[in-house]
Amino acid sequence: MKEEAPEKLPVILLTGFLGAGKTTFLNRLLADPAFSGSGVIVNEFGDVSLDGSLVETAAGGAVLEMAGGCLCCAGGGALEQTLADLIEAAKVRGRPLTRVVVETSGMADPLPILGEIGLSSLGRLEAVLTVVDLAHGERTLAEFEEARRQVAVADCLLLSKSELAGGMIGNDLEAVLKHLAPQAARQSADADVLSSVMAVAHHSEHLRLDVVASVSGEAGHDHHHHVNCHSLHRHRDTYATTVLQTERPLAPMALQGFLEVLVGTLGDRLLRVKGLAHLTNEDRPLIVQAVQGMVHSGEYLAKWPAGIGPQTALVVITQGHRAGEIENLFGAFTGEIAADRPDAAALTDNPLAVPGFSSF
Ligand SMILES: Nc1nc2c(ncn2[C@@H]2O[C@H](COP(=O)(O)OP(=O)(O)OP(=O)(O)O)[C@@H](O)[C@H]2O)c(=O)[nH]1
Repeated sequence: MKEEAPEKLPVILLTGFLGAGKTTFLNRLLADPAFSGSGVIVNEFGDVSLDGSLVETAAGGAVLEMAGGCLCCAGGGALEQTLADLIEAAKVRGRPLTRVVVETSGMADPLPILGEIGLSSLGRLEAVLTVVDLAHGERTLAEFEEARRQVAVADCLLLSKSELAGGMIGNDLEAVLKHLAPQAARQSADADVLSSVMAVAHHSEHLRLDVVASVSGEAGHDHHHHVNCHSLHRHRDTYATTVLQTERPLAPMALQGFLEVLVGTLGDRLLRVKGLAHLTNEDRPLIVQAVQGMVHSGEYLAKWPAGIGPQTALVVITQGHRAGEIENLFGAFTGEIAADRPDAAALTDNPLAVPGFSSF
């Protein structure tokens, strides 16, 4: 007798630009009983992945990180292999998965990822949820093609940071969202609407891909097979990721000073800071977050994540970067000695004292 093919797992693609609020929403989703049993795949650009530590798996689901590369550029079955590993790990633990949530990196082009899901023998696309940050969305959508594609493929737009935007969607942002995703449902990312998000997120994939084709001016046929990252393969040219690490505990003022100078000096070129900090006055790790010019007040994790000893590890994502500048600035505040490094007091008076920083 012929064996029945196993049923494919529903896959939710959770996307949105850098710092939009994907992980924040994901944690809310996983805390909802309707999503217990979900497995999670998180993908970050760059060699250090911190999202795995920030995703709370209260529901007991499995989390797998895909660091060291962008899911949309990885191709070649990388997502399928990760899905297989996740499913297997859940089986071994005796808790088979009911669905999988894939959180993309903030700069991901969603099209190749949708292509991989479309070809998967393990998963089937259930919905695309795109987080739109109302505080920064207008600039982000104006400047970044990745952000426009993320919105264009959405079944549901999850609107975050509404309180930072005075509770309103600006006229320009509204016009762009209408143009890019006229058919997408909309929900507030912080309302208690998780089940209804799923109820509204069921537009046809063909419709979604046609919309993307019209937005990005690509041929509108068979995207599953033809779209890959090359049309947007500029991550390495456009964005730079700097990883800052030290095991020396930081004085809270030093960290604050570093972030202030970084934000003040880089201005619009600073896209994201994310990481954990080991402060002199705390045993727990501080979560450090900045999105564009906005430093979010820090919360603490209860304890250091497995495999990460007390240390400060920050990922800084910028538009353009000249090697050494951000490292030098960090070194000046953390007291790492180097011949051409100014001290923190001089920097706070004059941040442009970092060699080369003024012309960044
Ligand atoms: N005020 C406010 N802050 C928010 C909201 N949603 C997220 N944040 C904050 O925004 C920052 C970034 O949120 P994340 O959930 O880490 O964003 P992300 O999209 O996962 O970030 P990347 O994975 O780096 O792209 C954090 O400091 C969050 O606490 C919101 O609705 N309101």
